Amino acid sequence: MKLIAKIIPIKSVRPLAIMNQSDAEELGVFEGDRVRLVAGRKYLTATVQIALGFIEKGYIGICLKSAEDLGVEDGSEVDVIPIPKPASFEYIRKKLDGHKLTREEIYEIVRDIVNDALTEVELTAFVLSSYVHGMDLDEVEWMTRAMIETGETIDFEEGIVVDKHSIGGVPGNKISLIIVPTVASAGLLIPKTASRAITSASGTADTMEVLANVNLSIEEIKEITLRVGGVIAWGGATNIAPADDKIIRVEYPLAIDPRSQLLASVMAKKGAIGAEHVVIDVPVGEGSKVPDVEEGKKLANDFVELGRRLGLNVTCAITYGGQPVGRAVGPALEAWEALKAMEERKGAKSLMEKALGIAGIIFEMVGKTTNGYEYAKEIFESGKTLEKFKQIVEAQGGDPNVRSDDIPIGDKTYDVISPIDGAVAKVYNSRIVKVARAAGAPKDKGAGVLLFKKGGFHVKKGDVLFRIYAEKEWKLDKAIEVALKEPPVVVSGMILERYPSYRWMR
Ligand SMILES: O=P(O)(O)OC[C@H]1O[C@H](OP(=O)(O)O)[C@H](O)[C@@H]1O
Ligand SMILES: Nc1ccnc(=O)[nH]1
Repeated sequence: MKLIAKIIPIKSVRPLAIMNQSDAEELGVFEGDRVRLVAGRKYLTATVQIALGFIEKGYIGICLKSAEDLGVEDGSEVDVIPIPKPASFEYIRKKLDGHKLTREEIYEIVRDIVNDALTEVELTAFVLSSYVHGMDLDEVEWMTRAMIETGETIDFEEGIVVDKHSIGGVPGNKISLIIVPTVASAGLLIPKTASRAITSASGTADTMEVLANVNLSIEEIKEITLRVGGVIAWGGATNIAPADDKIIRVEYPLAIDPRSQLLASVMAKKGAIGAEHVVIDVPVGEGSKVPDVEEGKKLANDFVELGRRLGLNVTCAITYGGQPVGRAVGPALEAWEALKAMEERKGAKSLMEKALGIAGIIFEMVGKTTNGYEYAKEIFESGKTLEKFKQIVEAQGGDPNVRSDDIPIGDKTYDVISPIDGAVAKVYNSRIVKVARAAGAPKDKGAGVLLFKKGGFHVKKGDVLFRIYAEKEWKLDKAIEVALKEPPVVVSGMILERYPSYRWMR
């Protein structure tokens, strides 16, 4: 059916075909069905939406991006052809029923993800099917290879290429901002790609974006890495493993990260940039992605085995993830904490120990030293980490002279204080994230939470436990409501509870 294009100024991740009810009926398609839009030799797959009123019979509404992709303008003719569900739909159903997929089936699914041939519902079903049924290591390997092969890759002809990645799940994990320059200043190449927040209040890409541009092309990643030693780029802006960001987009609103997708997501990015030695940070503990060290070892084993199959030398650092790393949670606050530590050459113990410990593992893997932690600490304390970080920020289009105290933080704040004398019995990861997200993170860069007291700290009645930052008053109010309903930091005295709770009367 030939229809006249009407360009609609809306943003949609997936192409839409907005049709008049009677045209849709004539074509035999319903809301959510697929159609192929053809203009000359160009075509794309779009999802049908039925317009009530504003698209007249004979017209078809398409988004600006689709118009560009098809090379059409307002008033151009577009051929609309109904198409059946792709074969990968059946494979998703197979996984939903709990069966193992074949290599070809997984490749087909990944190709369709990359080509936007799956609807939002189908892609979500795929993510949920792996969440519920999991995948074995063969399937994960095929998934990873398919993700690498459907995108672009980098080949560094010279130098030792290393990388680090965290599986995420622990708030305040700004360690990459310290690890990358520390490693790069020792002469290694570290072209780090990061994702944005998946389950947290700030992913490394969100944090780095406070200080520099993270939307780098694959050519820029290569050029900057060869010139200054490292980058911190957002994987989603490149064509590196393009299926990854499309999958993350459906994981984010659900705040889930199925283990098989996590393995493939991380390892596809590492494989595509040609890393030889990789450290994977696996935070474990209550409220993180992995509950305990035992489970952490199982996941670590999968990472190492997957690395072996793909030709990457992988070491996992199973790290303490029971409470936030450092004190700051949220993009600008985390960038501030990392930069401040580099400026002062010291920082929160958890942050320093973790960042330098992981940099140290990389140094030991490549045979630079047998005491990696000390080697990393020397670099950090000599000021070379900061110097290199500034070079990286400048190379990524940021201001190399930015000082931590210049970073804009949300000016709407609220202090949560301790109601009693006692000690911090618990800091809940998930509750901290909920508060920071309610305050606007990661979208509002200046929103987040700054902890003043962490687990085990002694506190006096009236001490500030944490401060909430927001850019907008209404988001601050929402965050306060969340924080009061489910307190992220719990202080207790020596008597935890009284049971039975009645009191004896004389
Ligand atoms: O905590 P959540 O949001 O689930 O995980 C996502 C974060 O974990 C990884 O960390 P890194 O890039 O290795 O520092 C990702 O790239 C991203 O920054
Ligand atoms: N699923 C993921 C977890 C952490 N980092 C990623 O890049 N992807």
